[in-house]
Amino acid sequence: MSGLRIRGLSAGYRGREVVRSLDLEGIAPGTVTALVGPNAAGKSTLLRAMAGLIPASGSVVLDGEDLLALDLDARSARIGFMPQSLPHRVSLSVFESVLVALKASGGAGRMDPRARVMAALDRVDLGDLANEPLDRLSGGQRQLASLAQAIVREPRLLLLDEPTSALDLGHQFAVMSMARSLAEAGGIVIVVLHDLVLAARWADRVAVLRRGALRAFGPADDVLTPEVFADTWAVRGRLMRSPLGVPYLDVDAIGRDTPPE
Ligand SMILES: Nc1ncnc2c1ncn2[C@@H]1O[C@H](COP(=O)(O)OP(=O)(O)OP(=O)(O)O)[C@@H](O)[C@H]1O
Repeated sequence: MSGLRIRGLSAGYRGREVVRSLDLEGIAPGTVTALVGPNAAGKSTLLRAMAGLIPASGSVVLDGEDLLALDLDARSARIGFMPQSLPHRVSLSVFESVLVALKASGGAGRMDPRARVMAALDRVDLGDLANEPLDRLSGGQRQLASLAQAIVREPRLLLLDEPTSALDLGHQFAVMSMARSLAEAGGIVIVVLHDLVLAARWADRVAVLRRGALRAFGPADDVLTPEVFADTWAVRGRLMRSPLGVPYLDVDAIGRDTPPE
């Protein structure tokens, strides 16, 4: 019963279906799943539907409970969601913004809320900026603050929408390794990434979304095949590994032909 199972999920905007009857099963606790796919494939829409931010039909079953049937409070107690775009002109300090996220959806639990906020900020390397106004941070720092808001309640299911897009190399590494350690503590992490090397390096499984449907799901080396590069991203490419197993991409042309063996 534990784990995540999505069946027949459809979601979209004003009558336009973007995610189409999507099935994604067998996401186990303790794992990181990278959600990848071209622009406008529906990755953010899928996360928003799971987080309850847009209407959706179908089922999203977490540990035997259908999240779509829960009210927003109950759902947000189980899910941490880090959106792709961050709100501007928020007149809160970094600390206050994470405290608000902690207190929204049912309070802070038994531990001192201020200690929990500081622990989340330290985890994303923002402890020194706790009192800084949010709108004075750099883009990458704001992304880290948004991540702290998503993890502060230690949710069972963490949904991260392009969490590394504005981050330098060191912080990319730190965020992905934090995603791994949150999963290793028993949670489930689903992370939208455009960087397929990061996906192959850090995720247990890669889910490829194409035109609102699941194109492939499995370990990166099984999923990121020349055929998938060709029909999903319209490039000739393949996932390679160095002798030490470090992944890299070999992309050499635009076009739907698969590369010669
Ligand atoms: N708020 C919205 N209202 C109407 N249509 C939207 C909205 N958000 C997204 N869409 C449309 O839904 C489709 C999927 O968008 P979505 O943001 O889910 O794709 P994505 O895979 O996350 O893309 P990207 O990699 O570019 O971020 C696009 O055609 C987009 O125009």
